[in-house]
Amino acid sequence: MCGIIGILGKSPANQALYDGLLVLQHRGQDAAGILTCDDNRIHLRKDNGQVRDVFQERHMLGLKGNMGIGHVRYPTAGCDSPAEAQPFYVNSPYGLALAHNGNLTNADQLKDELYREDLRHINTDSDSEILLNVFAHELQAVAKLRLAPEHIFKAVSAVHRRCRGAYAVTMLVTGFGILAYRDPWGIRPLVYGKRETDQGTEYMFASESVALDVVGFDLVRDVAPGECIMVDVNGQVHSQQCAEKPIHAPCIFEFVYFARPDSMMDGIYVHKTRLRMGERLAGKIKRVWPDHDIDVVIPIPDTSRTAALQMAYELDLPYREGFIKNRYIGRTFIMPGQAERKKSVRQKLNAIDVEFRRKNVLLVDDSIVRGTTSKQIIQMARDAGARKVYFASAAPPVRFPNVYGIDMPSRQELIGHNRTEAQIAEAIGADKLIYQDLEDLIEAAREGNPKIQKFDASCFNGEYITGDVTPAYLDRVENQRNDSAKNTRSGGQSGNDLVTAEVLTFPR
Ligand SMILES: O=P(O)(O)OC[C@H]1O[C@H](OP(=O)(O)OP(=O)(O)O)[C@H](O)[C@@H]1O
Ligand SMILES: NC(=O)CC[C@H](N)C(=O)O
Ligand SMILES: [Mg+2]
Repeated sequence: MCGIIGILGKSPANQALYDGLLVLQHRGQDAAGILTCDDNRIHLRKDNGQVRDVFQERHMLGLKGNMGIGHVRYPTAGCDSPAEAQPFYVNSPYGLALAHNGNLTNADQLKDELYREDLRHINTDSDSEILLNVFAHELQAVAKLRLAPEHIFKAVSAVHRRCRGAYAVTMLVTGFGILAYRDPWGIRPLVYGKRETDQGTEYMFASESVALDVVGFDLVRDVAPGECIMVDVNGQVHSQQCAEKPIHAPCIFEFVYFARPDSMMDGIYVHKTRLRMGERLAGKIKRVWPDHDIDVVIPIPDTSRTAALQMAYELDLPYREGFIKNRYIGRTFIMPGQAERKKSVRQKLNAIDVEFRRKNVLLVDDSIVRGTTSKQIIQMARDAGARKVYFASAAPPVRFPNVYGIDMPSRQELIGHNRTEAQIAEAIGADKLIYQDLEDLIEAAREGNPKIQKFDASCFNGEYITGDVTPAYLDRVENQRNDSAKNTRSGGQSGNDLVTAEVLTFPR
């Protein structure tokens, strides 16, 4: 998952872009970048690292201009080289930059087409560089010296025709404006907001509404699946549905884990969805295990807290924060390698033994993916003196890879793959394991916006919403992106210290 942002303001956008990225850090911890544009130059700073490490004062001072886009990266394609940090930039036509959240499922085919038919060179293994070049080629095909919104919309329509998979995108067109669009399924989230200032209205796009809140913008609405919204440098807003048959099917895992609870996405409050997940999971325990002997409910911080609290309430049991989280360690699941993930669980969480001693504890997590967290946490609970350790997951078993922007490409690495629930319980060492049912998870989210008929729940049910994900494709991705393959592929050129490029200004 990555975080993306775009701002067109009436004063320098650099600080607001930085502040917005900082709040989207939970979506990507590997690399960060900001690209801004003043009258006729773009300025770019990107590198591996978290937002606070990548941007120093001298970079911020160099990021001039009232409009810009930004990105925090959690790689799902290519490698972790700083050369694949975003935003990406191409100078033709006009000067275009792109920040992408998601993952293309036909990247190989597109790369080939770009090379053979469009005569474009792709310099990294990133699917986002491919996406930018498809857009650039399509804009080149329709554009005139004087660029107009209809040209942009035609290019986005062509992107929808050519690209498959998930893409929520913010882009900057030099001297012209910023734009945002989503794939026709709206798999990844993207919101649009504005704020009034003495100098006039300012506009912002972001992966999650929490970024708008923190930077001081009001949420206007979500970018619709397939839609493109663009704001030109004169502050005119243009929007158009660019997909022929958009079908709204947002990723359910955003609600389970990725998004911040204080975000609204696709009309659904993430916090309330997690409360409902807790409510439904408690309902299941009452149904299937009415004579349970749980003494206390303990969340595994951070993400499961909301669901665990509601579960305890529904089960009429005490809720205790039995694990303390080191606030200086980031999210474990989105770390690149298994060794690092394993080590970080122990560095991150420690048990308060009095909450465990001689008790039957119900540990609650939002999900069990590789089992890295649950296995270690259950052992920690036992070491702290728990009598019985039960485990509840607010999401169903993750049994299938995700190909839409979550880096879980390898079936073999998923603890739920080819295991029954009893076998998973044994593998993680739990005395009992209770999973949320998929229908309950979907209903917990849908209750927030009943207009949404479908969610992409492929990692739970193996049904890939874009219809193009074949077993052969899954095999290929698994071979390319399992943890050991990734270890052999990292590297590449270093990131950009501040780059400033003079680009053509065109009449407007
Ligand atoms: O089964 P696993 O492969 O361990 O993955 C699942 C765990 O990873 C995530 O936590 P993470 O530490 O990333 O973030 P959090 O602090 O937001 O819960 C998630 O909340 C689960 O705890
Ligand atoms: N998680 C994401 O959204 C990743 C975006 C893009 N596929 C990359 O790897 O950089
Ligand atoms: Mg967690």
